[in-house]
Amino acid sequence: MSFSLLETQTAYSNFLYPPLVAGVCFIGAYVAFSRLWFHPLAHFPGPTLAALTDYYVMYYDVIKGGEMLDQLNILHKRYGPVVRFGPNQLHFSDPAAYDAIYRDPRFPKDPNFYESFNAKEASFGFTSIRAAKERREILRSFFSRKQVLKLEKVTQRAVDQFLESLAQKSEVSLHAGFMCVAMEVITTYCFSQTSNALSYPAFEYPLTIAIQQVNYTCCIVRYFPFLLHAFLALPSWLVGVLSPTMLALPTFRGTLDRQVTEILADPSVLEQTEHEIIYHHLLNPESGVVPLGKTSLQEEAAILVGAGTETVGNACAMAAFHVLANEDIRRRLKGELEGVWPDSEADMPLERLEKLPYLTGVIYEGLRLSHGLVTPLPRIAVDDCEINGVQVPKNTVISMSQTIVHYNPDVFPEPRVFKPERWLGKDSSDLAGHIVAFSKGQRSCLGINLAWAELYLILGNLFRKANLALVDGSSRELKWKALLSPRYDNAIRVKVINIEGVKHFPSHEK
Ligand code: HEM
Repeated sequence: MSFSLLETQTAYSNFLYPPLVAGVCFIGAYVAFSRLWFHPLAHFPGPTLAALTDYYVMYYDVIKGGEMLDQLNILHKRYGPVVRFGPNQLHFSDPAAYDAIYRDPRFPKDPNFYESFNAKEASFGFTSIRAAKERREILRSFFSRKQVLKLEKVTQRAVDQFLESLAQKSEVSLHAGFMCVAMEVITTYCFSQTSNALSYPAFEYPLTIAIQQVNYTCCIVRYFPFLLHAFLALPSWLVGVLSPTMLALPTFRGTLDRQVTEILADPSVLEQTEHEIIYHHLLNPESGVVPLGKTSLQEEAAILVGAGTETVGNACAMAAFHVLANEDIRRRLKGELEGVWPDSEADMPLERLEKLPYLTGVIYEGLRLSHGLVTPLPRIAVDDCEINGVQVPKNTVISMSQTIVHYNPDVFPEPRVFKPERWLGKDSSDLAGHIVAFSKGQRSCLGINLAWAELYLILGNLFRKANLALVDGSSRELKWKALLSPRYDNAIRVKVINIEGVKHFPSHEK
């Protein structure tokens, strides 16, 4: 009986397989042929493999772990300023193309890329131009300069806690510390809730570590989207077993969810918060916008925390590393700060810090060399259009990494060198127009005012009050891999020599 069943199956397979294999080969050959010869991008230069499959980029992003940017630089050298680096993707390298892509309000974000962040209903993740605009309208005033100045004390308190925490350590990763202070700012500013990140002894706060890992996970999910759904479907206990670090994500989401649920059940709790929080805006019926659903509120909360932590942490890390690695820069910065605040216990208001030219130069260089996000952020050319003199067909995915602008030697001579002095000349405001760390146009950074305030308050206070020394002072460069944002190879370990003018808070170190 089973023998005859086997025989039948074999006969069936013999009958079915050859046409199936032939069919698959035919479709494969047809797709390859049309991508190479009949595709609207067929005449653009680039490697044949990239024209055939998106797995070309996947190889450099995922398998090589963040090397696509290096590869793009090689491709531009070989093929010129416009390269076809995927079947339907063009990358540009002329700095003038940056504005043409990102300032053009017609080009939406590419869903294939942005859906990997699981934030379809949040400011960062919207691929609909209208939805993104509406959300920005709701949140604009909460992240305005006026509001940032109004809540300056909230940011300053997190900075004071950071210094107090640093004072209790002898040697630590400064990068981890910056991530924690950025995390504390964003959770207190947006939700009026402490993250407790600064109370971890070595600044090893699980959520900031998980956020850095997500950076790589999103790279993988982009090519294998089913993994995202599989991960989201896992119960928390299983996430904890598979990856204890990643458990921080559902745990944190749980905390945000509880706040959202509590507010939705009883909006009057909003009257009890210490200051205005995002839900005063997102749930405000007077804004005339349809009230947001729970998913949208949760996604927005998670995105703000993600967007506001690593970027700020990286820019501070880049600036601090170079200040500590270069005695002339350190002495000049300290001199400027001590000249204005001879008393280390005096308050250092934001509006005064912003007037310091050398500190401003240090921050600009930190932003320039940390780049904000480094992966090319894809937009869709919804119509046939011209980008920097190049005719681009409808539905092409267009992008340009921010690093290309920041490393342009015509704008920034010796582009890889950290030089605050380049910001002291008369042309510094023109130069500032070439900083694209926050991107440009209507999808540029929503938190830019808060980010600038953090950079001034964190770096100003740190270099006025802290006496630190790099543990590995010999290294002159911070190396990184290009994921969504840069992932640094070294952690910027510092010896804490002393900290002046520290304010003391009730201790709750973990
Ligand atoms: C140095 C700090 C920061 C840098 C360099 C930075 C950089 C960027 C960049 C490059 C984008 C564009 C992303 C894209 O096109 O997909 C962006 C978007 C965004 N950023 Fe920031 N960011 C910083 C801090 C913050 C902070 C503190 C917040 C928190 C409020 C924030 C919230 C956002 C949001 C919500 C978006 C999405 C805007 C949209 O798509 O309409 N960012 N940021």
